[in-house]
Amino acid sequence: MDKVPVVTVDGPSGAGKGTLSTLIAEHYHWRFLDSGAIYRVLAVAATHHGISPDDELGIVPLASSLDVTFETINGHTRVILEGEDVSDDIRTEDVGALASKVAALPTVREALLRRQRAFAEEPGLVADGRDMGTVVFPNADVKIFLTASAEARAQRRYDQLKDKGFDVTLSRLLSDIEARDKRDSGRSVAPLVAASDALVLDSTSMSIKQVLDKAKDFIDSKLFGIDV
Ligand SMILES: Nc1ncnc2c1ncn2[C@@H]1O[C@H](COP(=O)(O)OP(=O)(O)OP(=O)(O)O)[C@@H](O)[C@H]1O
Ligand SMILES: Nc1ccn([C@@H]2O[C@H](COP(=O)(O)O)[C@@H](O)[C@H]2O)c(=O)n1
Repeated sequence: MDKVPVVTVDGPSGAGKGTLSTLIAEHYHWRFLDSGAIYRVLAVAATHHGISPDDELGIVPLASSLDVTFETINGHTRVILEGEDVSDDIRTEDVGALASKVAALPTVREALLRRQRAFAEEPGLVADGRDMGTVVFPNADVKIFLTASAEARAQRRYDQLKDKGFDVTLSRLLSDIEARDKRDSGRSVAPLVAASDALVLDSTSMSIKQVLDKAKDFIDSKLFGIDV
């Protein structure tokens, strides 16, 4: 293999991309890019600096010089923005909604391209997002598009947030997810869409293990010629 192997995992919010990508990265001992976290951090940075999420001219310089680091210790990643730990702050649904507004700005996406591509280093990369296989790594060796019904995704998010002690309702989460799907799929640049050469996995009725097994079979076959 003469280039760094890259596996992309794209799909809508709550489909299980982060879960699957983390497991793939652990299995192959590869790096992991959570590109959504970058858009979330940018949304938080814009709020801190008093910049509106639709102020493209104000956000682009922030995106170009974003002072963020991802520190992984014992499998837990801490996200540090301008010296402050924002790991928990970036995970709320409100920040997700702000991130999807910021992410709809074409020049902001452009400003973040190089930072994302820099994650492709030996021994390999698994990249999670919306446009990993279509725009950021169009030549990726393996592309997966992971989806699930909006209802299943809202239920997963509900269970996840309840577990963390958040006060949420299923109906609100479902409408948030539907609004984010609409914005992410309908934007003019890098819309949420499966790459033509992606394996599409609908995880609505699949366990995490079933999804991981299918993904590993696909990766092993495409990258290492191992067929089961
Ligand atoms: N196949 C599955 N069956 C049931 N629950 C799942 C499945 N995959 C993931 N989950 C759970 O769903 C929740 C959301 O998963 P995850 O955060 O990986 O989604 P995501 O696609 O990365 O979302 P986002 O794009 O918003 O970050 C987590 O609590 C995870 O454990
Ligand atoms: N490659 C990407 C990744 C994310 N986004 C936008 O960020 C929002 C938050 O992403 P999560 O994966 O953390 O939920 C998401 O709704 C997208 O609008 C993106 O555009 N491209």
